[in-house]
Amino acid sequence: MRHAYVSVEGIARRYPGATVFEDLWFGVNRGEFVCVVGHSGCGKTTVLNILAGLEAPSAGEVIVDGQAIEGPSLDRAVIFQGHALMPWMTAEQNVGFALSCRHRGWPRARLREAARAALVRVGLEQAAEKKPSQLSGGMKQRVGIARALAIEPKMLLMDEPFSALDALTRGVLQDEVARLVAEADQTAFMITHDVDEAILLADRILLMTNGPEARLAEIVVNTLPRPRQRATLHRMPGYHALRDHILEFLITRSRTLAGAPPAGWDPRRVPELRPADAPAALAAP
Ligand SMILES: Nc1ncnc2c1ncn2[C@@H]1O[C@H](COP(=O)(O)OP(=O)(O)OP(=O)(O)O)[C@@H](O)[C@H]1O
Repeated sequence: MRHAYVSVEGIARRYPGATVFEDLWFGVNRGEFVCVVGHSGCGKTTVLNILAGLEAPSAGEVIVDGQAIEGPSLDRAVIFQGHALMPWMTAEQNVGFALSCRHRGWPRARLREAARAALVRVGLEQAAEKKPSQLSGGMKQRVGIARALAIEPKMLLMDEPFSALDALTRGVLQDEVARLVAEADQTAFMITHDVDEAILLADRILLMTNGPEARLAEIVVNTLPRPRQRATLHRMPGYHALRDHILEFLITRSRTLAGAPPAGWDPRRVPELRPADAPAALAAP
């Protein structure tokens, strides 16, 4: 944990009369994709906002690449559920604007070229001159993804980025994010309610108990090999064991484990489990 690229060290969020979570510890390694899963209200968005520097924790701190977070930064790009594009700018200008904030000295031609290249990577070269109102929800979210990746952040933060999209578009974008994040070796942290999305994308999945006073109860290591694809995910050995484990947590243990921690609980040493390895272990002689 001490050597993690992103180190979340004992953060808490308290409101008068209500503690959302307390003493939360976890790390994210460089190039790792971490998803957080938990029921509504356990504090997932609060954790993401703290990682983004949009909110300060009531206690504890977050270290990214050796530096404590003190506010928002282009080093940590956020993709929200709504795409948050500037409506008066074209797709290319939206990406170009972010790039101009990152690279203050770049001439206009270089910004345009880099913005185009970012849009090509998400398959939007035809839509570069369109404004957000002329784009579908999926295309707008793609611009958001292009914009976030173009600035090459130290960490990509995603708060249910696909939840407002139809199932087909969501699936296509999940596969694309998997590809783009792998190509860029991007460190990523994502909130999702979709268990298959977490299994497709994550190296590790953080399971949080129900709030108030939510806890990080377990870390599930996703040992399914990469590359993974949505269409074939369910046929990978270990997939069902992994999925059942997470669903069982959401249905039962997120509730039964909520509240006071068990005796001897150490929030710095949350158990890491590898449920997808179980079939291999059973098959061993
Ligand atoms: N001003 C406030 N006073 C008291 N409690 C608050 C305040 N603002 C937020 N909360 C509580 O903080 C908790 C965490 O909210 P957060 O949005 O982080 O949860 P979440 O897990 O992301 O939920 P969802 O999945 O619904 O987005 C909620 O239970 C909410 O009621």
